[in-house]
Amino acid sequence: MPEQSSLTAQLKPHADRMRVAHLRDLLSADPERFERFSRTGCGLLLDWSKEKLDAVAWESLLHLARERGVENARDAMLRGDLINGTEGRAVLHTALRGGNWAPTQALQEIALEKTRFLRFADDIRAGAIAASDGAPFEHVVNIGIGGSDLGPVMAVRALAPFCDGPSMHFLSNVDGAHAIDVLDGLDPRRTLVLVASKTFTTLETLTNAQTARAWLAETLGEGQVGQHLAALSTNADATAAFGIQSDRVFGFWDYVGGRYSLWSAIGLPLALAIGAERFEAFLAGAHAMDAHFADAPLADNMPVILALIGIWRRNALALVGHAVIPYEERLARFPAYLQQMDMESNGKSVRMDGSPAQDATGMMVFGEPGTNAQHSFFQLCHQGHDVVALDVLIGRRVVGEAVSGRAGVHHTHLMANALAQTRALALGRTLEETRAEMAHEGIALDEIERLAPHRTFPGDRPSTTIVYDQLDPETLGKLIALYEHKVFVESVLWDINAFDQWGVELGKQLAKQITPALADPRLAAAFDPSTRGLIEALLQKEE
Ligand SMILES: O=P(O)(O)OC[C@H]1O[C@H](O)[C@H](O)[C@@H](O)[C@@H]1O
Repeated sequence: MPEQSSLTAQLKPHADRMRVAHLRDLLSADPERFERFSRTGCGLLLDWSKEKLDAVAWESLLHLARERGVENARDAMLRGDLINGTEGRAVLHTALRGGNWAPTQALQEIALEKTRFLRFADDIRAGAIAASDGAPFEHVVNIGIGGSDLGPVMAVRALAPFCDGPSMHFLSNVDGAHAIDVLDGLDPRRTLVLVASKTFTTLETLTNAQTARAWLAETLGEGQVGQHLAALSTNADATAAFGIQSDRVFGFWDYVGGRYSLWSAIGLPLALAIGAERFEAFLAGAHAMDAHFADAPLADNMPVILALIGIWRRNALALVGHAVIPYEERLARFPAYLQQMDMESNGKSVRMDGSPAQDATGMMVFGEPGTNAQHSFFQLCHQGHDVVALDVLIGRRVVGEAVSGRAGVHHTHLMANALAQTRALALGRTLEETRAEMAHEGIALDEIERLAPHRTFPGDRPSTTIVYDQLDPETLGKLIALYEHKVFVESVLWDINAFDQWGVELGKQLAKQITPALADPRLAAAFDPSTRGLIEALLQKEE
């Protein structure tokens, strides 16, 4: 069978047509554009009317999704086929939040383990499981990195108004300064340490776990340490070898990828912070999005729509930058969480069969909350050489906003700014408009001529806006699941495996080789001159 042409080639006629169309004109030519390019579902509104495409281009994207088997791939994932081919694994994070698509055995083991870790969470919160002196725990330190850190960090921050349990702390970096900064000032007698690692082999986590264990033992004595430790892992042998009692080990399975594991026992920090009931609401939110993803026709299917926008940006417009801007301070760590979810999933260049990918894949995801981002990197978004595509997230309400009776004041500014930015990015301001505005301000003609080019905005810069009601556990679950499935659908269209991460291995291997050379610099002779030079520089005694 002849090979299918690339997405880029198939989209080219539409890309060529759109290249000469300015977003300003697309918006002014079609009063129905918002209705045409927005959908509501699952309590969310998705508006892509400021993406640089037209109805014909959109139809061709939907056609690609149908033709390239997105629906079959989705069903295969949900029912637990071994779609992670390079690791021979199923991909069943959706089963962690319910649903009857998955194999019964998986659903049963998930239910049992969920009962265990949620009971543990509520017992800690209630003081029924107490510290070694019998008093309740006041602090929890979660030690983990990557998927065993980013999700809990993000979610605990996002749901701050719902956090009424022990205070949560997160230790991830192998940099000893992180351990010092997190542990200093905490009382070991009041602190529970969770060691979170899917593999339980991760250097950073094991190093920090040993440090925290020693820190506990110093005050409590060896005999009491066990009561202050618990582990979240798929590797029961390694947690036992580390000395954590089996009733304090909460497991999950190889069909849950690290960056998709917040819904499993890896979510224990969140459950400790918000309690089992709200954690269930968080799972239910994600499940609602799973059900939408499973059932909604492609043209109304929000994760599919978001993925097609991603394909359009990357393969038709050849964009590389993808900024995620939550106009919600509590989603401050959401961009970092998405960074791992998206870039570790789709940062691949070979197809499932090992042949080179036909299309450019993956985008550089970054972001900060608005309005802060407006005062840092938005300059480049508005006038920089390269176009960055934006996802803007905003709620209709802020949970608990009422500082000194000024409810609504802040939020009105927040909403106005979100709308102003995407409008400015799309429409821009022409040289003529700039000149006219400056003249209106009474600026002298020669000044206008000198400054107008600097004050002109090209516009034509795409964005998608996601509106939700308020950031509660259910909504957070929906937003995360929306992006999870978006990333998956893109991977299907690119024919890459979103669920492995071989690209992180080489650096780990080399770190193991370099570690001895930092103790004995003679071993550095084996390395390239640059690495050798840097080893010498790092080991130099202070002048
Ligand atoms: O949970 P762990 O096994 O400790 O893994 C932690 C992280 O490290 C790895 O290098 C992977 O890149 C991540 O996908 C993973 O989430």
